[in-house]
Amino acid sequence: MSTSSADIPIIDISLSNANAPAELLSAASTHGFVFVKNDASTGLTSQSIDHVFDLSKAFFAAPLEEKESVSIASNQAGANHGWLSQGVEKLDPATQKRADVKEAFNLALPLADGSYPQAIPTNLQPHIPTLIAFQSACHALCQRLLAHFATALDIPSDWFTSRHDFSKGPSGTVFRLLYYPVLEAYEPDVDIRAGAHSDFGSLTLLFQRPGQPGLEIKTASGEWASVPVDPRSMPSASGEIEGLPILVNIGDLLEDWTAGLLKSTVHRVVFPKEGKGEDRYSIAYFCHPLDDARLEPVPSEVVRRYAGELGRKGRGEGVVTARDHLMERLRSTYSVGTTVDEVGGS
Ligand SMILES: O=C(O)CCC(=O)C(=O)O
Ligand SMILES: [Fe+2]
Repeated sequence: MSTSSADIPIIDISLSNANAPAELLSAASTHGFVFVKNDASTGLTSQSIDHVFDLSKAFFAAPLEEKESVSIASNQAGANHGWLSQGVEKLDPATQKRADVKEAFNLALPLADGSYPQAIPTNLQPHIPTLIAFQSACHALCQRLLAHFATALDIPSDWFTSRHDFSKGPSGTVFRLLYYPVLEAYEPDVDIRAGAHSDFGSLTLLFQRPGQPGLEIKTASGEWASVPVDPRSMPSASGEIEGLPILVNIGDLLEDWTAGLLKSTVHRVVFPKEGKGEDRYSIAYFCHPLDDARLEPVPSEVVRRYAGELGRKGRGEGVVTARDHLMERLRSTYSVGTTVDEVGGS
């Protein structure tokens, strides 16, 4: 059976589109995924994206000892940072027989002095400023999106952004490089690049490469639909300066915060249906609130009305802060053969 293509809209979030908040809310409350037009204002140019992909490729190609020297287990317990070797993560443990076929490198938020609170591999060290600039641009884009969501929910425009202001304290936000190697032989119904899961945080930005598909989302009808790498039917007139649209999805925390109005959609990464395909590289920015942000319901009439109609409350009763929520998710979902506090992902 062939997989249909998900119909995810591309939204212009620039000032010239006064409907951006409403369009984002509509896409987030139906698909949970949206493409954002990547114009010059994001600072995420094609060149800067290509550069980070090149760094990622070089890191994963490095000798095992180099990657082991920055392994997630070598970091402070409880910190979700460092290299995860193949076999460590299984995103859908209830269904999967084997671990995800991938490697990942999780970077923390940088410190104010321009360093990282974790070991950085030798081949990435000269590129720390590049990585930090990329992370900051990702965060600035998340903040713009969060301000738009606040506007659409009719709450003060800084309601979410003030709770994601990293100058105020620590956050579980993770910047992740992902590498899914080609497998010469695999069992299509057993091996999977990333098992079905939803992301934990508020928003995720995802960067994919042309020619390296595989991401699928579970639609409202329960079918899997593939997510295109480039959703544009026609190259844009300003194609040279405009990069691929950036894929954004809602995480569980934002779903909870909005009593389910914004959807955290289940997704997975599959091997090519035919042929062995290519290695797949992707880059994800998992944006989380400040650790001590309280997950009380957002004071929005739009959310209250929605919750009232559905008679639903936020998930995760008893969860008080963003950090509690993250720790609970890391504990229950992740870990294959490593202690819980050392392993984590989305
Ligand atoms: O690599 C991808 O395309 C998606 C990865 C993902 O969903 C995740 O790591 O949470
Ligand atoms: Fe994910």
